[in-house]
Amino acid sequence: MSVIEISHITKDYGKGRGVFDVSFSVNQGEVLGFLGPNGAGKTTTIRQLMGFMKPDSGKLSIMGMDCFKNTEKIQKSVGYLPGEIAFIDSMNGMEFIRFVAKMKKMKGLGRAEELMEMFELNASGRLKKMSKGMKQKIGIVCAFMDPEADIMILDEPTSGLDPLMQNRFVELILSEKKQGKTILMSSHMFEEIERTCDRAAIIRSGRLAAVEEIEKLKEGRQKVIEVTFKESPMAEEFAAAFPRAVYQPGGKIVTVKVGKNLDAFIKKAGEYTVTDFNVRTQSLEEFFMHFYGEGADK
Ligand SMILES: Nc1ncnc2c1ncn2[C@@H]1O[C@H](COP(=O)(O)OP(=O)(O)OP(=O)(O)O)[C@@H](O)[C@H]1O
Repeated sequence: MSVIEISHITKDYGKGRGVFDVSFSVNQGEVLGFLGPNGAGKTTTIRQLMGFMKPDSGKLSIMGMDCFKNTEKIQKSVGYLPGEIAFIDSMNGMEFIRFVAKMKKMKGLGRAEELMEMFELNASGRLKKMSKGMKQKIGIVCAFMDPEADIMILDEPTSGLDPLMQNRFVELILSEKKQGKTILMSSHMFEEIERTCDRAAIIRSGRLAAVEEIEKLKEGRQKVIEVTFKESPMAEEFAAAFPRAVYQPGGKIVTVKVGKNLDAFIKKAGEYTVTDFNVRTQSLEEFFMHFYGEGADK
C-alpha cells in the first residue's frame, strides 16, 4: 500500500526550472531515497508534499489526504526535516525543541532526549551561535522526536554532519525502518542511500530519470575489466571489437566496461594470449553518475 503518492506533478518556474510530470510513490514501511544533482527539483517536490505550495498540475497525497488541502493534519503526522531550517534565532536550542514539541502537541520529550544523546548534542546554546552541524542535529531531533509520527520526509538530512554522525544517522534510519516507519529522504550521499533505502527515485533537470530497487541498481552496475595481452597487435584487434574500449595505440592493455556482454567479452579475449586480467565492479556512486552526467537522457 502506498502512503505517499506523487502523481504527474508539474511546477514550472520558467526557463526549464522546476519539476515536470513527476510521479512516484512510497509504500508503507519503505525507505525511498530521492537522488539528483543540485537544482534537480528535490526540494521543490518535497515542499509540495508538505503543502507549502500547490503544483501547477498533478496531485500529491499522504495517507490518502491531499497535501495542499489537509496541510495542517499532514504536517502534524509527518516528521519533517527541511533542507534549510527556519530557526528563531533569539531562542536557544532547547527552547526551540520545546517550541516545536508544543506545536505538535506532544506529551513528553523522552524521545527528544534519547536523540540528543545519540547525536551528542548539547542544545543549551543560542541557535544564532550554533555551527551548521549543530543546527542540523536540532533539525533531526525535531523531525524524529514525535513517537506518533510514522511518516518521515527528510530533505538532505545529513548535510553538515561529520562522518561519525552520518553513521549515527544511518543507524537511526535503520531502527526507524524496523519499527515500520515510511521514509522519504533526499540525499547526495550514495553510501547512505545504499545502506538504508529499499528503492531510489532519481531526478534530473526536473524530470524523473528512474525509480528502481537498490538491489536492482546494484545488479545493473558494470564491471571495469582491464586485460593485458601478450603483444600489442592483439590488444589493438581486441579493442576494435568493443567500441567503448580504452586503448593506447602501441600498448598491450585494453580497458572495457562490461555489463550484459560479459560472455562475449570473455570469448573474444580467449582468442588471444592474455597475460593479466583485472576486474573491478563499479561503485554505486559511479553507477548513479550515469544518471547525473551530461548525456544521461540518452
Ligand atoms: N521559488 C522559486 N522561484 C524560481 N525558481 C525556483 C524557485 N525555487 C526553486 N527554483 C529553481 O527550481 C530548480 C529546482 O530547485 P530545487 O531546490 O528543487 O532543487 P534540489 O534538487 O532540491 O537541489 P539541491 O540539491 O541544490 O538542494 C532550480 O533550478 C531552482 O533554481
